[in-house]
Amino acid sequence: MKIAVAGVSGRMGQMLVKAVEEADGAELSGAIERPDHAWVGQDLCDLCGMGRGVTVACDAAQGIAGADAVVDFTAPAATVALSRACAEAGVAHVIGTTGLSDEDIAAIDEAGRKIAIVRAGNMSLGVNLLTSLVERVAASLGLDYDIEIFEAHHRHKVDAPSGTALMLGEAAARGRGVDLADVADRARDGMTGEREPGAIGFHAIRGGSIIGEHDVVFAGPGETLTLSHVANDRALFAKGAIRAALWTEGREPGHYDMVDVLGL
Ligand SMILES: NC(=O)C1=CN([C@@H]2O[C@H](COP(=O)(O)OP(=O)(O)OC[C@H]3O[C@@H](n4cnc5c(N)ncnc54)[C@H](O)[C@@H]3O)[C@@H](O)[C@H]2O)C=CC1
Ligand SMILES: O=C(O)C1=N[C@H](C(=O)O)C[C@H](O)C1
Repeated sequence: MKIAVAGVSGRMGQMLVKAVEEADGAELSGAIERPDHAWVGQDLCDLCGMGRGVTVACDAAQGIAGADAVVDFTAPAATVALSRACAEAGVAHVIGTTGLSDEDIAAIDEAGRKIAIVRAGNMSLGVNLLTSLVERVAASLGLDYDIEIFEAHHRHKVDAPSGTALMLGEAAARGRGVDLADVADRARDGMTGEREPGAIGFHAIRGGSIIGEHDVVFAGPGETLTLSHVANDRALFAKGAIRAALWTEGREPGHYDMVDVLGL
Protein backbone atom coordinates (compact mmCIF):
# COMPACT_ATOMS: atom_id res chain seq x y z
CA MET A 1 0.00 0.00 0.00
CA LYS A 2 1.24 3.51 -0.84
CA ILE A 3 1.11 5.85 2.14
CA ALA A 4 1.66 9.63 2.34
CA VAL A 5 2.56 11.36 5.61
CA ALA A 6 1.23 14.83 6.51
CA GLY A 7 3.12 17.00 9.00
CA VAL A 8 6.22 15.09 7.99
CA SER A 9 8.76 17.19 9.92
CA GLY A 10 6.82 16.97 13.20
CA ARG A 11 7.44 14.78 16.25
CA MET A 12 4.89 12.28 14.97
CA GLY A 13 5.60 12.89 11.27
CA GLN A 14 9.16 11.61 11.68
CA MET A 15 7.96 8.56 13.63
CA LEU A 16 5.41 7.85 10.91
CA VAL A 17 7.98 7.89 8.10
CA LYS A 18 10.07 5.39 10.06
CA ALA A 19 7.02 3.22 10.78
CA VAL A 20 6.05 3.18 7.07
CA GLU A 21 9.59 2.17 6.10
CA GLU A 22 9.56 -0.65 8.67
CA ALA A 23 6.05 -1.97 7.93
CA ASP A 24 5.50 -4.96 5.65
CA GLY A 25 3.28 -4.05 2.71
CA ALA A 26 3.71 -0.27 3.10
CA GLU A 27 5.66 2.15 0.94
CA LEU A 28 6.07 5.92 1.39
CA SER A 29 4.59 7.73 -1.63
CA GLY A 30 4.34 11.34 -0.47
CA ALA A 31 5.05 13.86 2.28
CA ILE A 32 3.25 17.09 3.15
CA GLU A 33 4.23 20.11 5.22
CA ARG A 34 2.72 23.59 5.76
CA PRO A 35 3.40 26.05 2.91
CA ASP A 36 5.87 28.24 4.87
CA HIS A 37 7.97 25.29 6.08
CA ALA A 38 11.66 25.09 5.10
CA TRP A 39 11.30 21.40 4.10
CA VAL A 40 8.85 22.10 1.25
CA GLY A 41 10.29 21.30 -2.17
CA GLN A 42 13.22 19.29 -0.77
CA ASP A 43 13.99 15.58 -1.04
CA LEU A 44 12.88 13.95 2.22
CA CYS A 45 15.93 11.70 2.33
CA ASP A 46 18.27 14.73 2.33
CA LEU A 47 16.37 16.08 5.34
CA CYS A 48 15.96 13.05 7.55
CA GLY A 49 17.73 10.13 5.92
CA MET A 50 14.45 8.35 5.11
CA GLY A 51 11.99 8.44 2.19
CA ARG A 52 14.40 8.43 -0.73
CA GLY A 53 12.86 10.01 -3.85
CA VAL A 54 9.96 11.66 -2.01
CA THR A 55 9.74 15.45 -2.39
CA VAL A 56 8.00 17.35 0.42
CA ALA A 57 4.84 19.01 -0.94
CA CYS A 58 2.72 21.77 0.59
CA ASP A 59 -0.19 21.20 -1.75
CA ALA A 60 -2.48 18.45 -0.41
CA ALA A 61 -3.54 17.20 -3.87
CA GLN A 62 0.11 16.91 -4.90
CA GLY A 63 1.17 15.22 -1.65
CA ILE A 64 -1.53 12.54 -1.84
CA ALA A 65 -1.27 11.90 -5.61
CA GLY A 66 -0.71 8.18 -6.12
CA ALA A 67 -1.33 7.34 -2.44
CA ASP A 68 -3.83 4.79 -1.17
CA ALA A 69 -3.90 6.40 2.28
CA VAL A 70 -2.57 9.48 4.03
CA VAL A 71 -1.62 9.48 7.69
CA ASP A 72 -2.13 12.85 9.30
CA PHE A 73 -0.87 14.11 12.67
CA THR A 74 -0.94 17.87 12.08
CA ALA A 75 -3.36 20.56 13.32
CA PRO A 76 -7.17 20.88 13.10
CA ALA A 77 -7.43 23.29 10.13
CA ALA A 78 -4.90 21.24 8.14
CA THR A 79 -6.73 18.00 8.92
CA VAL A 80 -10.13 19.32 7.81
CA ALA A 81 -8.64 20.60 4.53
CA LEU A 82 -6.84 17.30 3.98
CA SER A 83 -10.04 15.32 4.61
CA ARG A 84 -11.75 17.26 1.84
CA ALA A 85 -8.81 16.70 -0.52
CA CYS A 86 -8.80 12.96 0.31
CA ALA A 87 -12.55 12.70 -0.35
CA GLU A 88 -12.05 14.31 -3.78
CA ALA A 89 -9.11 12.06 -4.65
CA GLY A 90 -10.57 8.82 -3.19
CA VAL A 91 -7.67 8.41 -0.73
CA ALA A 92 -8.23 6.93 2.75
CA HIS A 93 -7.44 9.31 5.64
CA VAL A 94 -5.99 8.25 9.00
CA ILE A 95 -6.27 11.09 11.53
CA GLY A 96 -4.31 11.34 14.75
CA THR A 97 -4.71 15.12 15.09
CA THR A 98 -6.37 16.21 18.35
CA GLY A 99 -8.01 19.46 19.43
CA LEU A 100 -10.70 19.13 16.72
CA SER A 101 -13.92 21.11 17.28
CA ASP A 102 -17.44 19.71 16.75
CA GLU A 103 -17.54 21.61 13.42
CA ASP A 104 -14.22 20.02 12.39
CA ILE A 105 -15.59 16.57 13.21
CA ALA A 106 -18.77 17.28 11.22
CA ALA A 107 -16.60 18.19 8.20
CA ILE A 108 -14.62 14.95 8.62
CA ASP A 109 -17.91 13.00 8.88
CA GLU A 110 -18.91 14.53 5.54
CA ALA A 111 -15.66 13.32 3.93
CA GLY A 112 -16.33 9.90 5.50
CA ARG A 113 -19.32 9.50 3.16
CA LYS A 114 -16.86 9.11 0.27
CA ILE A 115 -13.74 7.52 1.77
CA ALA A 116 -12.64 5.38 4.72
CA ILE A 117 -11.46 7.58 7.59
CA VAL A 118 -9.91 6.26 10.80
CA ARG A 119 -9.70 8.86 13.57
CA ALA A 120 -8.56 8.36 17.15
CA GLY A 121 -7.16 10.66 19.82
CA ASN A 122 -4.83 7.81 20.70
CA MET A 123 -3.67 5.05 18.34
CA SER A 124 -2.24 2.72 21.01
CA LEU A 125 -3.65 -0.70 21.85
CA GLY A 126 -3.39 0.05 25.59
CA VAL A 127 -5.49 3.21 25.57
CA ASN A 128 -8.14 1.71 23.30
CA LEU A 129 -8.43 -1.26 25.68
CA LEU A 130 -8.51 1.12 28.62
CA THR A 131 -11.60 2.88 27.23
CA SER A 132 -13.60 -0.40 27.58
CA LEU A 133 -12.37 -0.83 31.16
CA VAL A 134 -13.27 2.76 32.04
CA GLU A 135 -16.75 2.35 30.55
CA ARG A 136 -17.28 -0.85 32.52
CA VAL A 137 -16.04 0.57 35.83
CA ALA A 138 -18.13 3.75 35.37
CA ALA A 139 -21.22 1.62 34.69
CA SER A 140 -20.55 -0.54 37.78
CA LEU A 141 -19.90 2.21 40.29
CA GLY A 142 -22.54 4.69 41.42
CA LEU A 143 -22.46 8.46 41.48
CA ASP A 144 -20.79 8.35 44.91
CA TYR A 145 -17.58 7.50 43.00
CA ASP A 146 -16.35 10.82 41.59
CA ILE A 147 -14.56 10.58 38.24
CA GLU A 148 -11.50 12.78 37.64
CA ILE A 149 -9.19 12.44 34.63
CA PHE A 150 -5.54 13.51 34.82
CA GLU A 151 -3.32 13.83 31.77
CA ALA A 152 0.34 14.86 31.44
CA HIS A 153 2.18 15.84 28.23
CA HIS A 154 5.33 17.60 27.00
CA ARG A 155 5.63 21.39 27.01
CA HIS A 156 4.97 21.72 23.25
CA LYS A 157 1.44 20.28 23.29
CA VAL A 158 -1.06 22.93 22.15
CA ASP A 159 -4.46 21.42 23.07
CA ALA A 160 -6.12 20.48 26.36
CA PRO A 161 -7.66 18.25 27.49
CA SER A 162 -5.74 15.78 25.38
CA GLY A 163 -7.58 13.72 22.77
CA THR A 164 -6.97 10.67 24.92
CA ALA A 165 -8.43 12.32 28.04
CA LEU A 166 -11.55 13.15 26.02
CA MET A 167 -11.79 9.54 24.74
CA LEU A 168 -11.57 8.32 28.34
CA GLY A 169 -14.12 10.92 29.49
CA GLU A 170 -16.50 9.85 26.73
CA ALA A 171 -16.08 6.20 27.77
CA ALA A 172 -16.88 7.10 31.40
CA ALA A 173 -19.91 9.15 30.32
CA ARG A 174 -21.13 6.25 28.15
CA GLY A 175 -20.81 3.92 31.13
CA ARG A 176 -23.00 6.29 33.13
CA GLY A 177 -25.46 6.76 30.27
CA VAL A 178 -24.90 10.53 30.01
CA ASP A 179 -23.42 12.95 27.47
CA LEU A 180 -19.90 14.09 28.29
CA ALA A 181 -20.80 17.64 27.16
CA ASP A 182 -23.39 17.82 29.97
CA VAL A 183 -21.07 16.67 32.79
CA ALA A 184 -17.52 17.71 31.83
CA ASP A 185 -15.83 20.05 34.31
CA ARG A 186 -12.75 21.40 32.52
CA ALA A 187 -11.67 24.41 34.56
CA ARG A 188 -11.70 24.86 38.32
CA ASP A 189 -10.25 28.00 39.84
CA GLY A 190 -11.14 30.19 42.80
CA MET A 191 -14.37 29.74 44.83
CA THR A 192 -15.72 26.85 42.79
CA GLY A 193 -18.26 25.64 45.34
CA GLU A 194 -18.61 21.95 46.09
CA ARG A 195 -18.13 19.37 43.39
CA GLU A 196 -21.20 18.89 41.14
CA PRO A 197 -22.60 15.36 41.61
CA GLY A 198 -21.92 13.32 38.46
CA ALA A 199 -19.29 15.73 37.12
CA ILE A 200 -16.31 14.31 35.18
CA GLY A 201 -13.28 16.51 35.94
CA PHE A 202 -10.26 17.08 33.64
CA HIS A 203 -6.76 18.17 34.69
CA ALA A 204 -3.82 18.85 32.37
CA ILE A 205 -0.12 18.93 33.25
CA ARG A 206 2.31 20.33 30.63
CA GLY A 207 6.05 20.01 31.05
CA GLY A 208 9.37 18.77 29.73
CA SER A 209 9.34 15.81 27.39
CA ILE A 210 6.50 13.73 28.87
CA ILE A 211 5.16 11.62 25.98
CA GLY A 212 1.66 10.98 27.34
CA GLU A 213 0.27 9.79 30.68
CA HIS A 214 -3.37 9.35 31.64
CA ASP A 215 -5.11 8.42 34.90
CA VAL A 216 -8.83 7.92 35.41
CA VAL A 217 -9.60 8.22 39.11
CA PHE A 218 -12.81 6.91 40.68
CA ALA A 219 -12.80 8.50 44.15
CA GLY A 220 -15.46 6.83 46.28
CA PRO A 221 -16.49 6.53 49.91
CA GLY A 222 -13.46 5.09 51.71
CA GLU A 223 -11.61 3.92 48.57
CA THR A 224 -10.09 5.22 45.34
CA LEU A 225 -9.68 3.19 42.17
CA THR A 226 -7.25 4.48 39.48
CA LEU A 227 -6.89 3.17 35.91
CA SER A 228 -3.67 4.33 34.24
CA HIS A 229 -1.82 4.35 30.95
CA VAL A 230 1.73 5.56 30.28
CA ALA A 231 3.18 5.88 26.77
CA ASN A 232 6.95 5.30 26.80
CA ASP A 233 7.65 5.76 23.09
CA ARG A 234 5.89 7.74 20.32
CA ALA A 235 6.59 4.84 17.95
CA LEU A 236 3.59 3.21 19.63
CA PHE A 237 1.21 5.76 18.08
CA ALA A 238 2.95 5.64 14.69
CA LYS A 239 2.73 1.84 14.47
CA GLY A 240 -0.98 2.01 15.37
CA ALA A 241 -1.55 4.62 12.66
CA ILE A 242 0.18 2.54 9.96
CA ARG A 243 -1.82 -0.49 11.05
CA ALA A 244 -4.96 1.66 10.60
CA ALA A 245 -3.82 2.77 7.13
CA LEU A 246 -3.28 -0.85 6.04
CA TRP A 247 -6.70 -1.76 7.48
CA THR A 248 -8.44 0.80 5.20
CA GLU A 249 -7.55 -1.21 2.06
CA GLY A 250 -10.82 -2.17 0.35
CA ARG A 251 -12.84 -0.71 3.27
CA GLU A 252 -16.29 0.86 2.67
CA PRO A 253 -16.50 4.64 3.18
CA GLY A 254 -17.12 5.58 6.81
CA HIS A 255 -15.72 7.33 9.87
CA TYR A 256 -14.03 4.55 11.88
CA ASP A 257 -11.92 4.49 15.05
CA MET A 258 -9.11 2.33 16.46
CA VAL A 259 -11.58 0.06 18.23
CA ASP A 260 -12.75 -0.95 14.73
CA VAL A 261 -9.17 -1.38 13.48
CA LEU A 262 -8.07 -3.45 16.47
CA GLY A 263 -11.31 -5.46 16.56
CA LEU A 264 -11.81 -4.72 20.27
N1 LIG B 1 -3.75 10.08 18.05
C1 LIG B 1 -2.55 9.81 18.58
O1 LIG B 1 -2.22 8.65 18.89
C2 LIG B 1 -1.58 10.93 18.74
C3 LIG B 1 -1.94 12.20 18.37
N2 LIG B 1 -1.05 13.22 18.40
C4 LIG B 1 -1.52 14.49 17.86
O2 LIG B 1 -0.89 14.72 16.61
C5 LIG B 1 -0.76 16.12 16.37
C6 LIG B 1 0.69 16.45 16.03
O3 LIG B 1 1.50 16.19 17.15
P1 LIG B 1 3.09 16.43 17.08
O4 LIG B 1 3.68 15.59 16.00
O5 LIG B 1 3.58 16.26 18.47
O6 LIG B 1 3.15 17.97 16.69
P2 LIG B 1 4.27 18.73 15.84
O7 LIG B 1 3.98 20.18 16.04
O8 LIG B 1 5.61 18.20 16.15
O9 LIG B 1 3.91 18.32 14.34
C7 LIG B 1 2.84 18.82 13.60
C8 LIG B 1 3.32 19.01 12.18
O10 LIG B 1 2.22 19.39 11.36
C9 LIG B 1 2.69 20.38 10.47
N3 LIG B 1 1.59 21.18 9.93
C10 LIG B 1 0.89 22.17 10.52
N4 LIG B 1 0.01 22.70 9.68
C11 LIG B 1 0.14 22.02 8.51
C12 LIG B 1 -0.49 22.11 7.23
N5 LIG B 1 -1.41 23.05 6.97
N6 LIG B 1 -0.13 21.23 6.27
C13 LIG B 1 0.82 20.30 6.51
N7 LIG B 1 1.49 20.18 7.69
C14 LIG B 1 1.14 21.03 8.68
C15 LIG B 1 3.66 21.22 11.32
O11 LIG B 1 4.52 22.03 10.53
C16 LIG B 1 4.38 20.12 12.07
O12 LIG B 1 5.50 19.64 11.36
C17 LIG B 1 -1.30 16.80 17.64
O13 LIG B 1 -2.66 17.14 17.43
C18 LIG B 1 -1.19 15.71 18.69
O14 LIG B 1 -2.08 15.86 19.76
C19 LIG B 1 0.22 13.05 18.84
C20 LIG B 1 0.64 11.81 19.25
C21 LIG B 1 -0.23 10.65 19.25
O1 LIG C 1 0.30 15.63 21.62
C1 LIG C 1 0.76 14.52 21.98
O2 LIG C 1 1.97 14.33 22.15
C2 LIG C 1 -0.18 13.43 22.20
N1 LIG C 1 -1.40 13.60 21.83
C3 LIG C 1 -2.47 12.67 21.92
C4 LIG C 1 -3.56 13.20 22.82
O3 LIG C 1 -3.91 14.40 22.70
O4 LIG C 1 -4.08 12.44 23.63
C5 LIG C 1 -2.01 11.27 22.22
C6 LIG C 1 -0.81 11.16 23.09
O5 LIG C 1 -1.19 11.28 24.42
C7 LIG C 1 0.30 12.13 22.71
